[in-house]
Amino acid sequence: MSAVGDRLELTIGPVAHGGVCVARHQGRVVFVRHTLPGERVVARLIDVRSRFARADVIDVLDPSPHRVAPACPYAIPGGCGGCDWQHAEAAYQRQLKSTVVGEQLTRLAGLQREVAVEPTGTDLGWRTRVQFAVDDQGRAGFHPWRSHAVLPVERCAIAHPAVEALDIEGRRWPAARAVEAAVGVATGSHSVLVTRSDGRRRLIGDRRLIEVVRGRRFRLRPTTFWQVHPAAADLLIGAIVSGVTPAPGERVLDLYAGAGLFAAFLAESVGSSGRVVAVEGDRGAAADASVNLAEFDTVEVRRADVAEFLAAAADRGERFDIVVADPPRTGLGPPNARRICALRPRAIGYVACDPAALARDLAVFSEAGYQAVSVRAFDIFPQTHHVECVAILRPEP
Ligand SMILES: C[S@@+](CC[C@H](N)C(=O)[O-])C[C@H]1O[C@@H](n2cnc3c(N)ncnc32)[C@H](O)[C@@H]1O
Repeated sequence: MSAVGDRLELTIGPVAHGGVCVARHQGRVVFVRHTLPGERVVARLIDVRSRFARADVIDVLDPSPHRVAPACPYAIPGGCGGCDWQHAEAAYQRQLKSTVVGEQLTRLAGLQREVAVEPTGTDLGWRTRVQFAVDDQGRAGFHPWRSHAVLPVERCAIAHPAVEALDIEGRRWPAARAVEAAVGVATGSHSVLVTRSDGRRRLIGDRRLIEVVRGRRFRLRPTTFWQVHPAAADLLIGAIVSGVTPAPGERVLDLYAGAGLFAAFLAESVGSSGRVVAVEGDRGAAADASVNLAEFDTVEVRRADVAEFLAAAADRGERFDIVVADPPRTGLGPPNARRICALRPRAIGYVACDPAALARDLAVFSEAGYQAVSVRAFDIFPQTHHVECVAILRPEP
């Protein structure tokens, strides 16, 4: 095989997980960025391994009918690494993600499902949290694909207008290595967290962001997790509540609860005779959840590691009617998935930001007697390869 920097003429095959498509060269797989299935391109090798290589397109010889001009001048080969699919029509991006979700479910969970990726209606200007890197001249920017370099930018096409109004890109950030901007769009609250090269942090703006979902206010620290697309919280709550159908009097476990987003709406559904236990590991997020859920005397917020909480709950022989889990990208992992089944819930709602991790966990759930009765997917990270899935599981009869 050729070496890094070499140019190859490639015929592009199917999409793969991670914002790339698959091609073959001299019998080896090449993952190619900035292309689309069916295209013929010239690509430059940027990484050569023993079993595969990576390449970025430098010339499109035969374009896909779904190719469009990117909205952002930095979403080009060698440019910003943030957006993977700006060169594709938005509806086609969702088809690509749908293919990836279906392929992961088949390969890793043995499930044959067609999962349409549902749109949010806002494909640009959506990101309410943006993490900028800072270069040695104090300019804010982003990392190119698979690089630690910093590409300074003047604007970001997927950042929410309220983030752009903070003008992070127009200012200089001397002695900083990262700048994180966050906005609460319904209230105008905003914060800018500057991390200096020596690791110290400085907060500019509001100490608490205020988010509003379905008329309910959530207060959170700038460091607490929150869904980054303004439409995401409402869509995910709808998918979870309609999927697990919480009823008055039921006991619900909300794992990886963050600032208490799902717990609040689950608590509303189970009413004054029900109970919700919200488990969150981050100290600040757990404190935010306690404030956000204070009106419910049926909710208990536990600051704990999920694995430790589940092990202790299994030892105590605890039961929950419903378990909701929204883990980080790595997913639940087999021990946590098995322990959730040991609680013998009648329904599990699993929110996943990586379809591969979801599929691996669904295989474990299946072995333990829980099957996915539905899998939905939402395009809450448009222009990127990321996609959010919600799986609803029930025990085998
Ligand atoms: C994807 S976020 C979900 C938050 C919340 N469900 C929401 O939608 O706003 C995952 C959350 O899990 C927490 N977390 C990560 N690992 C954890 C662990 N091992 N135990 C408990 N919480 C954890 C993080 O702090 C984060 O708040």
